[in-house]
Amino acid sequence: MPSLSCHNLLDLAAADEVPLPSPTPLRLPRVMSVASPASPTSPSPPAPPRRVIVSHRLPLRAAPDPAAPFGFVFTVDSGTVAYQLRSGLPASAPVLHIGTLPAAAAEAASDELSNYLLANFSCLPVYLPSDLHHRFYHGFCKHYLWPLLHYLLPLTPSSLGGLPFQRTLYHSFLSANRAFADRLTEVLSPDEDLVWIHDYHLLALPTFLRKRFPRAKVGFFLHSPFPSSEIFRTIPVRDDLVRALLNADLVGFHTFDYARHFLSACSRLLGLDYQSKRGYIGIEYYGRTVTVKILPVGIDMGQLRSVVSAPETGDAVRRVAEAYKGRRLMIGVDDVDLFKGIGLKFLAMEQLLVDHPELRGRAVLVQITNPARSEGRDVQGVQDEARAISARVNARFGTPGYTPIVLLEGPVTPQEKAAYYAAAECCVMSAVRDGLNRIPYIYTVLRQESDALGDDAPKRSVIVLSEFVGCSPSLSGAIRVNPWSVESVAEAMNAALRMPEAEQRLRHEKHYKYVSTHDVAYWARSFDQDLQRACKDHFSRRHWGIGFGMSFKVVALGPNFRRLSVEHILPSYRRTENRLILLDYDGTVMPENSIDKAPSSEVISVLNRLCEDPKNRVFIVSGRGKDELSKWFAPCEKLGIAAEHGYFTRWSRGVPWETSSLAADFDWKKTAEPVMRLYTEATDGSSIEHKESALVWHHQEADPDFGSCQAKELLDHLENVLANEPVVVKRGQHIVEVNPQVRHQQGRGGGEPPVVHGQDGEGAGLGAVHRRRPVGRGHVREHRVPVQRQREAPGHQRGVRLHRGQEAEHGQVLPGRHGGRDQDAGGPGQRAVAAAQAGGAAPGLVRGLAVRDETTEGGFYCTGRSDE
Ligand SMILES: O=P(O)(O)OC[C@H]1O[C@H](O[C@H]2O[C@H](CO)[C@@H](O)[C@H](O)[C@H]2O)[C@H](O)[C@@H](O)[C@@H]1O
Repeated sequence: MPSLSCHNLLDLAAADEVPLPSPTPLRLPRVMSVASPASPTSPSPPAPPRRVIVSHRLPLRAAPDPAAPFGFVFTVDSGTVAYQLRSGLPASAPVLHIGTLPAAAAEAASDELSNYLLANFSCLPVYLPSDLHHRFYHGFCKHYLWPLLHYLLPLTPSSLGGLPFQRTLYHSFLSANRAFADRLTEVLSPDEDLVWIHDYHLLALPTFLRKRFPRAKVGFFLHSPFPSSEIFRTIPVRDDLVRALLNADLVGFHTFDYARHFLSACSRLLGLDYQSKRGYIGIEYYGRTVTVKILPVGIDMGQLRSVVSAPETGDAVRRVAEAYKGRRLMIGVDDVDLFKGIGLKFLAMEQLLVDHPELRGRAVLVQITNPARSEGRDVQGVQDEARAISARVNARFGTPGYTPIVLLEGPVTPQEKAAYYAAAECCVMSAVRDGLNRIPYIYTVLRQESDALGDDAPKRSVIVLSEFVGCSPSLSGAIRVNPWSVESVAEAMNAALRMPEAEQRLRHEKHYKYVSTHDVAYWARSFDQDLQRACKDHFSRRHWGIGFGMSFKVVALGPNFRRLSVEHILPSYRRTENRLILLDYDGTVMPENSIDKAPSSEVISVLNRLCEDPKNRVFIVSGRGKDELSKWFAPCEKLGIAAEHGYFTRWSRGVPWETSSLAADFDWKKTAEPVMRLYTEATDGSSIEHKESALVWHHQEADPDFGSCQAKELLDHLENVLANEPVVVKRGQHIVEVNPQVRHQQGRGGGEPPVVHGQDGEGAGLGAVHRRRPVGRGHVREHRVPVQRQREAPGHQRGVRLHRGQEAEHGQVLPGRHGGRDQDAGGPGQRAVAAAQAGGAAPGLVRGLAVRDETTEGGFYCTGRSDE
């Protein structure tokens, strides 16, 4: 299905929906600072930036009460991560929550209620019309996106749990996300506030936000799994969603697996690569670096301790312990949804009793189910199945006074729940997929901190844990199981119950140490700090928005970047008497993704027109070979060509090619070529390009991950075998290239060097010294321009090195093709203008059209497209 990315879905979403009520814009201070007593002598330090926490639901509870001001008594829901994370934020930082009202109070929407919740709870509600909210949450979120993130593909239109993708529901999802952005827009101070968006419901929000506030500081944490890119890429709007995450500055995941799936999706869908630097993973995206963070959410230790220390909890623990005296108690606590594997857990309990008759009459599994968060056949199906299996097992193995599976479906108070945790010697969590699941963490803390049983002995606990949940990597002392294997789970339960106490203690200590030090405050603090770090360059960069609808993105460029306007370049061009125009070929005069690589008749005609002007000296500068280029440009008599990055130059069609005399020895090819051949044979889709001056290994058509892996290996390999050869081995985008090493010519006659040097001081023109080092991402295009001839030419034109896709250090260039496949901004017709300053300074790397402007001190202006 063709991508809709070229349509303005942001507007489309608006058009498709019932118009949202337009609440009176709130007259809120954009920055809410904490009042501090003024001191005449020392000005008080500025309040830390406000934290804006955005989640689907506000961290509130609403109890109906006709006597209460809005028909409800509102209280803080301290069980929500959105609320708990506040403990990790700086105490003096103002916090604002943005989200929808609790479902029960949805109808109470009003501006007065907004003001009330804001004043009393720092909560600003987003009001969604109920039908929109229903389609957004119960439709797209809970029955399409959430199951899919948990690996459930909607294989048939009627499959249980997952609906097939429906564009109308997607538009509802976008409308809801846009409504969140509208609310944020009313109150956000984009240069100060730190925005932290939570979970998959708001996946599209970073795009809406970035579009309105290009410099906003935006963090996103995905609480759900990020599935394998093989699953993710089944989403018809997959690119929109990945791009939306990339519009955040920091994207957080619970586990490395989720992060690596996301990185893989970025690579496979958008061709983006990532870098790991000083412990941080960064994805370069149109000049911005999007940081990827991996840290699972922890629990709220303070809150759990207050539950444990409540007298009612102590009483409840004793009651439960008494009720199950002489039994081997195991506990499970789960939401009712398709992924918690409750039915499989009950089957494992049955198997345990089949395999170990000695546990009959003794082993008990207490299963508490939280109230369902969603609705539909799937939820009903899970409930029905849990009841049916437990009833069957109880009928088979139960005896008077003994129920093997105790299913507690009703509301269970936190104290009662705590009592079961504290009394159980094993916790069984066998979800088939879950973002994190904090139940084993809670269990560990309650086993440690409850003293109600008066047991002075060291604490112990055992966890039987699915390997498919996010908390699994952090609980290394758990008995990890495959929940799909009923026998294995049964055996793990048996092992847990038979485990020597000393071992139970050791496992418990290990877990408690981790859980108590990596609590929710630790997680929030860490995310908050990383978000600030990820945004620290926002003010030293300039931002341009490009792309339509959900493919909107921001291009960030260095502070010196000047976008060349036609108004600016035209007068300069007209004033100039002697112009050197250097045009990169692929990606500049030629669309990168074009199948036919030959120049169009339009390009030929534009070039001829440029060449006709006696004030112009025009060159095509390319890494391609001279034969191909001279054939293509045969109709351009006066056009100069620098082929193979300047190894060959020709000033016009009628004159012979000049060859760089600096590298005559190509014996190294005999060593390099067999090595490259080895990698070509082992890497399907790769190939070798033989140039007269160079050898290039291409892996654009290979599997992106494998190709990139092989390229790293090949680079190493070639560097080793060619260590004593006069060559430079480089890695570029989808290539590994070996070029002859060239040296600066001595005795150019002093004075200002005629060559404009490139990034890192690497020489750029003929005679430049090329360093032996990989250049990193981006195309390695080192075009050696005919500097010597230029010096002899009237007007002492200067050459510039043209590069694609990299930003200049001193000059400026619009990053064009970050990662290759994301072509929206990269096509020649869409690339913005790049400008470079020359004048002997190091302008860095530029591409496109360079026009010497003699009225500017030795300056060049460059543009990425010939029509600008
Ligand atoms: O049902 P929703 O409102 O759509 O919420 C989805 C789930 O959100 C919460 O769990 C998620 O975050 C937890 C903390 O990071 C994590 O432990 C869990 O694995 C995530 O799924 C909520 O606790 C779940 O009940 C919701 O299903």
